[in-house]
Amino acid sequence: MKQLEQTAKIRVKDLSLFYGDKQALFDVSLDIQEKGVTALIGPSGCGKSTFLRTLNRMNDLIDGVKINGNIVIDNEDIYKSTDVIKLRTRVGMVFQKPNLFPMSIYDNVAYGPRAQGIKNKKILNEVVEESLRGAAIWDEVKDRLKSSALGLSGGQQQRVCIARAIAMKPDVILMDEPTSALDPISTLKVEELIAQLKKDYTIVIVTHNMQQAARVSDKTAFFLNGEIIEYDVTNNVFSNPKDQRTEDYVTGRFG
Ligand SMILES: Nc1ncnc2c1ncn2[C@@H]1O[C@H](COP(=O)(O)OP(=O)(O)OP(=O)(O)O)[C@@H](O)[C@H]1O
Repeated sequence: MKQLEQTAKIRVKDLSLFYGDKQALFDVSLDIQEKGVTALIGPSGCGKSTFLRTLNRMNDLIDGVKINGNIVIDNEDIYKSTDVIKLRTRVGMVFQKPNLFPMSIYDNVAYGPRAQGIKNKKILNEVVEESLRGAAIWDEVKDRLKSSALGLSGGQQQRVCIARAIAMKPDVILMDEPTSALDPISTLKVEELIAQLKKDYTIVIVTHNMQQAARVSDKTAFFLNGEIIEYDVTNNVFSNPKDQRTEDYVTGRFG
């Protein structure tokens, strides 16, 4: 436990979330390690996406949401500090479906840095190249940076979304089922990319695909009905679960 405490990037303590009267998360506590992949698994509706969205306060955008408990990132309680824009710069997000803007590949990746006030062409060129390289898509798009991003395949678009997140120089990247809309080859590419990115970023990924959780993550949290039932090193969760409900889920008995 000591080592876990030393390397925790995100500490969640007694987190409960309500959508109006409906409680979706119940006293969730977990520490998320720095620079690695933490997978959130569990059946539909168990609160995985809700939990993920609390980590960069995306739920603030939904009316009637009430949150109790603490989330501390780098020793800062993110619900006490008010600079949500800064938080979302540090904690980037990639969604289930690629959500690129109807503009060029270049402009999509440069969008965030420009919004932060970077106007210098040379610096923007560098950020765009670095981010696309970081997302393992540079070679595929370097000759068509000025073409519409929407002309790329779904898998390429998702990697450009990851480049767009990287361009903001975050520490944490949240991924909400990032491959569920992709074909198997694109999925593999995104999984290989996640394996690269985890050296530099703290990644939290929601996935329905248990093989994917087993392949890409270092630690796994199993959610059920808004609670964390088990949280451990991924291999233990899949090969030697402590809770019967985890075992039933990972062996496909429900879900
Ligand atoms: N905007 C919302 N307003 C009201 N209830 C919501 C809202 N979003 C989610 N919920 C409810 O909160 C609970 C948790 O939903 P959530 O989407 O977090 O689960 P999930 O585990 O991510 O599910 P899935 O795997 O199907 O995406 C569900 O009962 C859901 O209906």
